[in-house]
Amino acid sequence: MIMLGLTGSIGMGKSTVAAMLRRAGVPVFDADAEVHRLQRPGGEALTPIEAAFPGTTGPGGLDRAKLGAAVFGNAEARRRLEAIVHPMVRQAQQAFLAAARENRTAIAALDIPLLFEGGSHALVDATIVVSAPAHVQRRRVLARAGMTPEKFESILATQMRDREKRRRADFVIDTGRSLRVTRAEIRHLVSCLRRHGVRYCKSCVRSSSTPRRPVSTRRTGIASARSAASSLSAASRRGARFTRT
Ligand SMILES: CC(C)(COP(=O)(O)OP(=O)(O)OC[C@H]1O[C@@H](n2cnc3c(N)ncnc32)[C@H](O)[C@@H]1O)[C@@H](O)C(=O)NCCC(=O)NCCS
Ligand SMILES: Nc1ncnc2c1ncn2[C@@H]1O[C@H](COP(=O)(O)OP(=O)(O)OP(=O)(O)O)[C@@H](O)[C@H]1O
Repeated sequence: MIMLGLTGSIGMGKSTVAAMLRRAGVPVFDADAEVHRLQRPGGEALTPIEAAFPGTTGPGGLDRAKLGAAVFGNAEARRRLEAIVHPMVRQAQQAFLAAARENRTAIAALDIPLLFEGGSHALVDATIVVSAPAHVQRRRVLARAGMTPEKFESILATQMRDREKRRRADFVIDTGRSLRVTRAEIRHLVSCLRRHGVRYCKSCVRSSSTPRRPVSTRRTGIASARSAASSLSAASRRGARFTRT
């Protein structure tokens, strides 16, 4: 089984690309969704969270805004919360991987916001980083209900820089372009991995002649005007090309 690690900073498009991977037949473990599940009314994380952060839970489950205000911007508090939640997430992740192996899944993916920060990149065969220009990221995140510039900045400050994530990535997916282009790029990547395996696809990236332009202007190996069907066959003819920064 090929195991992929999908990551990217806030608002870069992890969930959107995860949905594209699923549509391409790749089961995806969503760490953020698991966190939310653990924090729902009746969720396993609520009791230890209430003990560590009194007044942040109630009959409706977790007061996300209150806990967020307590931990984003306070590294010690954030680490205390992570020490409660992350082991539970890892357990669910193990169960997902065991099921994927049992089902003889060819490719599976872990969507983990803190993939590099938490060391889970060591578990996977290849890492995918979703990335868009900073102004696009900011616009997307500030459009969310309940988000403020201060909260955005404090979350961003807790995460590894986008530039560093891109540097570490095996595959960089530029989500600053249209959904259609990104979808085609994901299909190419999955198709390359299915046909040729991880080593070949990684070596395609390394040998790519795609110019390494800034994220905002570079083309990431998929011609935007091409239809998904024809780009797929073109990709299999020449081997898909993806950028690595
Ligand atoms: C503090 C909480 C309750 C705030 O909830 P809220 O609904 O306001 O934010 P949400 O969960 O949607 O996350 C917003 C953004 O922050 C990122 N984020 C969440 N936790 C962290 C963290 N510990 N470090 C860095 N980024 C984080 C998310 O990936 C997302 O990009 C929640 O984020 C939480 O429980 N975080 C701890 C668990 C965690 O580490 N999750 C991320 C990796 S599994
Ligand atoms: N080419 C693209 N690829 C991915 N997302 C895109 C693209 N173009 C626009 N978007 C939009 O950007 C937003 C990305 O949000 P998404 O929830 O996927 O990010 P995320 O990285 O999972 O965020 P978070 O870190 O907060 O969980 C979505 O509203 C999506 O529709």
